[in-house]
Amino acid sequence: MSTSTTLEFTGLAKSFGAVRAVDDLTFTVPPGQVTGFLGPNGAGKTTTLRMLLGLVRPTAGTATFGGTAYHALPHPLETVGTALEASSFHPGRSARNHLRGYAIAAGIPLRRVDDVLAQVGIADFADRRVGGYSLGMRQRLGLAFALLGDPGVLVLDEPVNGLDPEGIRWIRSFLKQLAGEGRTVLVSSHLLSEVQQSVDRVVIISHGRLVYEGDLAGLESGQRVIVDAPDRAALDSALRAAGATVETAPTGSATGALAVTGLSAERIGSVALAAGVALSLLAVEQTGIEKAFLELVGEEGRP
Ligand SMILES: Nc1ncnc2c1ncn2[C@@H]1O[C@H](COP(=O)(O)OP(=O)(O)OP(=O)(O)O)[C@@H](O)[C@H]1O
Repeated sequence: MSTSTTLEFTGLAKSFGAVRAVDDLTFTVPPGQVTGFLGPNGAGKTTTLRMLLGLVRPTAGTATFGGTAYHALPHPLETVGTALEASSFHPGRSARNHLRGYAIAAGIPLRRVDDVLAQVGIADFADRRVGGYSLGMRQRLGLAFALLGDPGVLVLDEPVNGLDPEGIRWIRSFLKQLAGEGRTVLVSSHLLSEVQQSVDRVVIISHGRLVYEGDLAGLESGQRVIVDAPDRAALDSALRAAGATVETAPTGSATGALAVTGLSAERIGSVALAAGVALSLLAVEQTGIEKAFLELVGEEGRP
């Protein structure tokens, strides 16, 4: 395996005519972790990955492997393994034939072919035509191709697509294992829920721009309690006196109600009782990572 590499995206931009597909993106992807690259369809993920891999020329900025552009890598397949599309294999050839062809072209020892086929769990099907493979098996073959050169960096576009629950569990632990070996693993998805359990860090983009970079814990917003009373003013002052932060709940059926942070629902109940205020509403608001994600990326992230 080549030495661990940090992916560096600096001021990266790409316009297709009037469309700014990627707009001044700056972020890094460290080794030894699985990083999720998230954003709704059309956010610019694929274009960003294609610029990293030298398939699309940036309008501005750079995307490098520890400072080296893809086209300047001496042994690309041994530096970065990629699986951008599951369907790009010739249906008439077997998995083993495909991988042997790539290995020979890249000067990689042929024994690696059997190693990677076993690693991704398709060794028993290696001599069957790829045309008969399920989407999940093609995903595994894509991953086998990515691993062929034993690269220190893996860049996978939507690798969970088409996998059954067992396959999803498998790929989650497999990606963690690869990162645990010191590799840099970047996995794109348009669904946070799909990668939430397998990533250590996330980079989130929307409309080609960075909206969040960091760990999942930092993404999660705090809990709020929505509360109301016929005598709303009395409730408001009692809660503030008890140390709560009180705002007006923004939308929905509870419009005008109070959104409280800093006090538990139980404590709010006793503060109201002590102040002699009867409550008409007391609800813990469902906040969480998925909600924070949707707020960051906007409406187009909704299914
Ligand atoms: N070759 C191209 N010519 C013109 N517009 C393009 C081209 N490639 C991408 N785009 C546009 O750039 C924007 C970003 O597309 P991109 O495929 O990078 O998004 P994405 O986040 O990968 O989405 P998806 O998850 O659907 O693949 C979209 O508006 C898309 O229509």
